[in-house]
Amino acid sequence: MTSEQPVPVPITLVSGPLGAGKTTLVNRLLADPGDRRIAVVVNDMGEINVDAELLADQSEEGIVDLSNGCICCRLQDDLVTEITRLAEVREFDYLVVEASGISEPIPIARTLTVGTDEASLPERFTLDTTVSVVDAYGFWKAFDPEESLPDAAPDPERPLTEVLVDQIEFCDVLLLNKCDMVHDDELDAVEGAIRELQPRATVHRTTYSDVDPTAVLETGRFDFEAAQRRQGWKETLAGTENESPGHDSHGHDHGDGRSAADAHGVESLVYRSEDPFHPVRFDAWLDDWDGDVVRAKGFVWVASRPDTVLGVSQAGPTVQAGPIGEWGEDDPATRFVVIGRSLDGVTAQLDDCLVRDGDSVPSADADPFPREANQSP
Ligand SMILES: Nc1nc2c(ncn2[C@@H]2O[C@H](COP(=O)(O)OP(=O)(O)OP(=O)(O)O)[C@@H](O)[C@H]2O)c(=O)[nH]1
Repeated sequence: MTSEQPVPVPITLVSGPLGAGKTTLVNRLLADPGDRRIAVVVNDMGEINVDAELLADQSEEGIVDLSNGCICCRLQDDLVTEITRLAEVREFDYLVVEASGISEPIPIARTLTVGTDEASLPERFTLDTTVSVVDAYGFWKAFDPEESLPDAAPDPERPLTEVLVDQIEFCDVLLLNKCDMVHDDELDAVEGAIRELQPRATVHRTTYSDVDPTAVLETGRFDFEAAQRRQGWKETLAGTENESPGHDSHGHDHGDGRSAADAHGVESLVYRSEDPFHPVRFDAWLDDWDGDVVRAKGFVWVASRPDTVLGVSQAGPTVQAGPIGEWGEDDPATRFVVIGRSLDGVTAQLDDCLVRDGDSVPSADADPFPREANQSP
């Protein structure tokens, strides 16, 4: 008698820089899964996983939220543990893993194929496709168009450039997203540069990550052997093997034991307040992003809308803010994650936006919200 082997559950790993459109893609996959039952692991480096909350509306039970660290380094074991646990409590036949924007994809792919020192994924999982979502509009902010690629040296002033290069180089499918924000001739230039870095991947030009699910699910394109040959992959392996016994690491570091965030000079803060913002002052602050804020997102309480949750999302030069629901039984409270460099002044700036005694507050009809994507060069 032959016992039937269970069909391995394929995994799609979604990487890409902060705010490129990864969650937008995952939401699309959840909304249009075909006959698949999709589960999702979503990783955010902030203490609050806003992405998980935004996804939760669509498919609460199959979402696993890994926050406050990144799954390429500190949370590697947690990634394995959570996927294993998810498989025990829920039936699904496809797994999508959304990495945080500063995660390097190679160590995650390694975890998803060979596991960590501490744990390995059950054999019933197989890494099927690695996808990178790249922001076409923000691309030249990381690369100097005057430099020839791929020899352009990483610019120390742009610490995420190296991660972006990894994300571009290490993928089977690349979504060149936010095409609505870039002229066609510029898109050709961006795609040309990407091709220099990544000749192998299939590139799709997308707006709001709108791609046929079959382009990113069950492509069977992840090639373990090819991935192993890659320099970055080897470095990751070597880093693990050279660790001394008892070294308290998760198998990967960023060259000197620092976390991904430290290595790239990125920090995150969570701004919380149980007092509302003055809508006009907060709106003015949104107009005046400090260049060092790479990404900000969260749930905001403005005094002009006592019952309304204002969703705010900034990625590079794009800022969106509008009602996304009601506070309901929850006490209104702002929870706002800011990611960037030199964030020392941000908390004080946001404190300045809170309503003060004697302020006159406009009604919801007269406040600046919703504000649609606001782009400034
Ligand atoms: N104009 C425009 N905006 C987009 C597009 N795709 C996504 N966005 C917006 O960009 C912002 C960031 O999108 P997300 O999908 O949250 O990006 P992300 O990569 O998951 O972000 P992180 O998890 O912070 O790294 C949101 O406000 C999206 O609505 C696009 O093609 N065009």
